[in-house]
Amino acid sequence: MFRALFPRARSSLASTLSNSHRRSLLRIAMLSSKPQPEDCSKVLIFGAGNFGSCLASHLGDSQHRVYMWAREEKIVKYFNEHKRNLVYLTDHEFPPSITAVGPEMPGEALIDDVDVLLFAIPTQFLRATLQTLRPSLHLDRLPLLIFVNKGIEVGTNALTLEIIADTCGPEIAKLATFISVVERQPTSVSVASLTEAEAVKAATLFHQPHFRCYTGVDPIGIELSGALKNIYAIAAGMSDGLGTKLPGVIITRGLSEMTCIGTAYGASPLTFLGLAGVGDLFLTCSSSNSRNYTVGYRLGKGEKLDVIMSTLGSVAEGVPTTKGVKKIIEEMEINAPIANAVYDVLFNGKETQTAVKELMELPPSRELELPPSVGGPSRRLLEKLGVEKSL
Ligand SMILES: NC(=O)C1=CN([C@@H]2O[C@H](COP(=O)(O)OP(=O)(O)OC[C@H]3O[C@@H](n4cnc5c(N)ncnc54)[C@H](O)[C@@H]3O)[C@@H](O)[C@H]2O)C=CC1
Ligand SMILES: O=C(CO)COP(=O)(O)O
Repeated sequence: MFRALFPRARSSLASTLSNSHRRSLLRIAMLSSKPQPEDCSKVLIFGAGNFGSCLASHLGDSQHRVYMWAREEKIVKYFNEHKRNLVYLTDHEFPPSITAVGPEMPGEALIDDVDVLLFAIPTQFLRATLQTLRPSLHLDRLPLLIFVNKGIEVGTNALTLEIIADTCGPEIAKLATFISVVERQPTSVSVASLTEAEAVKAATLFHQPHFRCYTGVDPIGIELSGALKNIYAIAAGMSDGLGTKLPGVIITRGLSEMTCIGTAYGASPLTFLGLAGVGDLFLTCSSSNSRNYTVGYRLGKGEKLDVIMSTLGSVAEGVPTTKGVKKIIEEMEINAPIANAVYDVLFNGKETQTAVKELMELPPSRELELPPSVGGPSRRLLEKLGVEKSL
């Protein structure tokens, strides 16, 4: 939980915008979600899992009015009676400003009433959720749209930006904001959108002295960072589970692979040096609380993937994402031996020990060499959105 280590205070982010922020606010003034209230926003969070609950608690503590949608009726009922989540963060008492809603999808009346829609559900379920919500989303009164899921859709290899474009159209996708939370207690987050003013609004909503927000305009890089680092967290867990302990190697080589994949895709290589890149990679690869690290660790200890997945009790996005990334790596002919090794262990039955041994036995190669920023996938995605410039 994002415990307040500093006195509560309203963010002054909006009033301390840099000149470049101000310029981009003017540039995109034509396309925008509805204006956000100065103080208390109404936020509807989709997903009452670990992260949806965490964010609900943070926003509820920050004096916003929060609705948290859950698919399970028993979670909704129990939450509204006890201000506790029956399944996730069960020890935590939530602030009274949060109301659970569901299990039916919220109707147009609630969607119209709130200022922010925040999606905290696993990537594989986002398309169906957005399809259901689409008739209630109207460009002339669109709430601020925030997405925190991290992953790549299996089957289509789509990033979330593309899933939004497919289901809700390019105009709505251009307004989407992506948030990647890195440290916890105190917390630092990256907030990015193609429409920077939307990122600034989202940062203003979340920003607190114990919850620092940094904005950016490379949502594709932020999305790829968040999705890819989970693969390297699985690798780090695997090597620790085996007892080979290669954290420095996996983090630095993982960062190099992530940056190569991202650059070839068309993201900015600098994004991978930020909080959502190396920051989150370091955190996830070295945390036994990470579900992705835990999947790797248990594989390293000899457990089978199906047993691990059925007992984890929560999503490990790195597993489906490894499948999606494999296709992307092959299409772009990127050298990503760690991601390939994780794929072979997860889906080709390769022993973890063999995978680590083979990685160590690879011939010498240049340590750092970025591929040309051809940017095919990113260019296609931006074209779909009607954005001409590359990032
Ligand atoms: N941006 C960030 O910094 C972080 C992002 N995440 C991401 O947030 C997403 C959710 O993670 P957690 O809450 O930790 O997962 P979780 O496993 O704790 O909870 C998953 C939630 O999704 C819901 N769900 C399951 N199936 C669904 C379906 N078919 N349709 C709609 N909802 C469904 C569950 O009821 C539950 O509320 C993941 O993509 C994860 O990678 C998680 C932590 C930090
Ligand atoms: O993506 C996530 C946080 O960045 C959630 O995954 P972990 O549980 O592996 O940390």
